Amino acid sequence: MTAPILITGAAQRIGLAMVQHFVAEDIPVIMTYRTKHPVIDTLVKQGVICIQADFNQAGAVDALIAQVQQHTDTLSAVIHNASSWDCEARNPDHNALFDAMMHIHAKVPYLLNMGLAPLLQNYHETADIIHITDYVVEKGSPKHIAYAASKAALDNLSRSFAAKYAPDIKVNSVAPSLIIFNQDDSEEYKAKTLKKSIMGIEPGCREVIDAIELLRKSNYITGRTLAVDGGRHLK
Ligand SMILES: NC(=O)C1=CN([C@@H]2O[C@H](COP(=O)(O)OP(=O)(O)OC[C@H]3O[C@@H](n4cnc5c(N)ncnc54)[C@H](OP(=O)(O)O)[C@@H]3O)[C@@H](O)[C@H]2O)C=CC1
Ligand SMILES: Nc1nc2c(c(=O)[nH]1)N=C([C@H](O)[C@@H](O)CO)CN2
Repeated sequence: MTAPILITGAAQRIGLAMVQHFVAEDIPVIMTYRTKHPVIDTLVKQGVICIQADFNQAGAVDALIAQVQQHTDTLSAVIHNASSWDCEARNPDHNALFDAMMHIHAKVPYLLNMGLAPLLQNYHETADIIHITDYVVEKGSPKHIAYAASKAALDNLSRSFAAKYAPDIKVNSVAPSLIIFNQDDSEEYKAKTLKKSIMGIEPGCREVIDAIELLRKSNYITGRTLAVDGGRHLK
């Protein structure tokens, strides 16, 4: 049996697009979801292993590792996609915000990488860990300070784990800027955001999927970041 790919936070948007891509490629998928979106029932019928995991709950990481081990003795990739794009304006308790951002974006990937490494090392080829970070890792963000810092921590994990797990596992980041808007984004926000890159488009999920596939197909790239940001750094 082909080794599955584990994707966290994949019940909507980019993570769901990743799942649907791998299903279309007949690659087995194990995905985690926090909220049981209606699409979960469809994914189960398609043979996707859907595991409920709210990483804010104590013991959730250990429970996920145990459940993954029940389903498979090997993984070809782990994609850390689960994320909370939260900001200081919405969270006056900055202490709690900082802890929450670091937890979901850095501590959870760190613990999963440590716990799932044996399954990845059991893969018959070089396995992959892919961290979905953010363009703001290189620039910072005055409106999402804790979020950006936590994604920078996740970015740093790529280099540490790449050195720790080579040559059995490649570890890389994909750093997007705008990929897809949120449903409640205003036209004013959309217009302002599109101007931030020199490509000036809302590219869609395929851009992230293509970056992931480039990394999966490589036998050599590790400890690096693929920027998927429309030339935002040139503005
Ligand atoms: N969308 C974009 O344009 C950009 C996205 N990115 C990054 O790409 C990745 C995917 O982005 P996008 O699809 O917009 O992500 P979303 O904002 O849609 O979040 C993805 C999922 O993460 C889950 N999640 C959040 N917190 C937790 C938690 N504590 N435990 C378990 N699951 C949790 C959410 O679950 P629930 O459904 O229950 O809320 C959600 O389904 C993210 O890492 C994001 O930071 C980076 C730059 C731009
Ligand atoms: N978890 C999320 N992270 C991010 C999102 C999102 O919707 N969910 N969106 C962005 C923005 O698109 C930003 O890149 C451009 O304004 C960043 N991170």
